[in-house]
Amino acid sequence: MQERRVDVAIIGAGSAGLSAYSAARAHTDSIVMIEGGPYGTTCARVGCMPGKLLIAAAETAHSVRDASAFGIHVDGRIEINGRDVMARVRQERDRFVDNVIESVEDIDAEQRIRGHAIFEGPNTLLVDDHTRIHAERIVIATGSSPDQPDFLKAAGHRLVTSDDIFYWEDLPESVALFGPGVVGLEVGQALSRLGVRVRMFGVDGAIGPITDPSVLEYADQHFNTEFHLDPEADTRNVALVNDRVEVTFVERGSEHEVTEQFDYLLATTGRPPNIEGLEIDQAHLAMNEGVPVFDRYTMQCQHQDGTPAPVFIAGDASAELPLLHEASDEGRIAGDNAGRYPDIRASHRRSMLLVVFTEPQIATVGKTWSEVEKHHHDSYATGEASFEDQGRARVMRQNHGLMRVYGEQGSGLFLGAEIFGPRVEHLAHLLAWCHQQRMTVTQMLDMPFYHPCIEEGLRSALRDLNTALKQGPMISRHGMESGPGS
Ligand SMILES: Cc1cc2nc3c(=O)[nH]c(=O)nc-3n(C[C@H](O)[C@H](O)[C@H](O)COP(=O)(O)OP(=O)(O)OC[C@H]3O[C@@H](n4cnc5c(N)ncnc54)[C@H](O)[C@@H]3O)c2cc1C
Ligand SMILES: NC(=O)c1ccc[n+]([C@@H]2O[C@H](COP(=O)([O-])OP(=O)(O)OC[C@H]3O[C@@H](n4cnc5c(N)ncnc54)[C@H](O)[C@@H]3O)[C@@H](O)[C@H]2O)c1
Repeated sequence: MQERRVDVAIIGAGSAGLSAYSAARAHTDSIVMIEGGPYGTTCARVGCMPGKLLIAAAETAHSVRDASAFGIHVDGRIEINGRDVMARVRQERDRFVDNVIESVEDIDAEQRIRGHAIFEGPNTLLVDDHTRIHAERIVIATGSSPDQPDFLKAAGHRLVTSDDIFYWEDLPESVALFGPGVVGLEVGQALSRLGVRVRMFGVDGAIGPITDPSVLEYADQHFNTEFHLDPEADTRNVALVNDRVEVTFVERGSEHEVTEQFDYLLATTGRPPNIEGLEIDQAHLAMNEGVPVFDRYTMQCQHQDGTPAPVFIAGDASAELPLLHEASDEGRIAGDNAGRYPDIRASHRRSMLLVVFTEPQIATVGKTWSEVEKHHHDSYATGEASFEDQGRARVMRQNHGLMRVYGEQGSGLFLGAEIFGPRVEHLAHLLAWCHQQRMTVTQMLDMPFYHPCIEEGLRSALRDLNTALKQGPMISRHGMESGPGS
């Protein structure tokens, strides 16, 4: 057994771990980063990047199918070659992974250890059975893994998760997808647009990150024009029959029990943090729902008696906001503090921004509707705009969606937004920047809006909100002063 003594040990070489490494290195060379799986990060290998590559293929197929509505007729049958689609996804994904691996290999070999780390004591880690590390400070950046609920395990070897599908060589004929969350919606819609028969089963009525009941209802109806989605499914049985997955469920809106067969059961029912396999008890940390208690401005964990511990947490492992930019930020904060310990610094956190790359896209910015309801209760107002008659959205034949924006009564501060609409990733950035700048709705309306752009839909929603906040005049619904369709 090799024994090592270091100032800082980082568990996990994903996006959070790599960011922690760079920040800690500014303070010390006595550092190790431990990786138990393949290098390359979840984001590049089986997350953000292959997900968006699959979506890009699906959007192309969708545009070709829709072309005749613009008078552009593509002769003959549209053929989607699953092998070619998946070959491009894997090839481009491998490029992204190689870039990450190159940057990992730039790190001094002495500072990298391969193997699965567990806590042996508050300051001691055991890596497989080959290395014991005595670390003054530890950063937990172990990420998360796909959940596999027990009742889905009846699908046997036909049960797959998002960790598997980006290695597929071909597209299947059909998929039963459980969990219409962020991963489920992105992957499920993409597969459906690529010609795979998809049926999505949810629980409790949830669809992606949407909490606003009006947006939720709109999204539910809209997605159901494209594929089967039951966000509150009554699933009676899952079985493996003749090497196919058989799902028995009650058809939505009826008492009718149906049994359907699929090639695969895709479980996208969430991603619990990778804490369980760490023997975290040995670290004697205060825990809350299976995750160490931590301060989100310093990413520092606590001892069981509430005193600060020389342990930090970052990325999906913290189970706070499992998003790439948050993993990088948390890694930087955790690594910096682990490096400078005990001189801990609190760091600024950005406004919440989440984009789901479906079509229409879903975005939540700042506070969600349910957070506004909870924290501002009867001291907030809502503005709304539909994309159905919005000029640019109609031009592109993407005029579906609803935007709801929230503001604080009295101060007129912009609080947040939930949006289901065309290409709203850009608009969501604008809103997040306004939110972080603590702008009022009036100040936001003083900003330029170009014509004809999707952002004009935002202006309508903000005007509606300003009226509801009693900070602006009633808006004229069909006024032409800002150009047609704005
Ligand atoms: C399909 C999909 C699509 C996504 N799309 C987006 C998107 O579009 N935008 C976005 O912002 N986010 C997206 N995400 C989320 C984003 O990928 C994650 O938030 C981010 O990658 C988390 O980074 P991390 O460093 O916390 O975890 P990881 O990158 O998973 O790193 C954790 C590392 O720790 C290692 N590890 C775990 N336990 C141990 C141990 N005991 N010892 C040693 N090593 C260990 C693991 O092997 C892993 O390499 C997506 C996720 C998925 C699954
Ligand atoms: N575009 C992006 O930024 C992006 C893309 C993918 C993932 N991510 C991140 O990854 C995280 C994890 O994504 P996820 O989709 O795995 O989790 P999620 O929490 O977003 O969704 C899980 C869904 O599964 C449902 N569910 C739970 N148990 C179920 C069951 N037994 N049957 C049917 N449905 C069930 C839940 O109601 C929920 O809708 C997200 O929270 C997100 O932060 C981000």
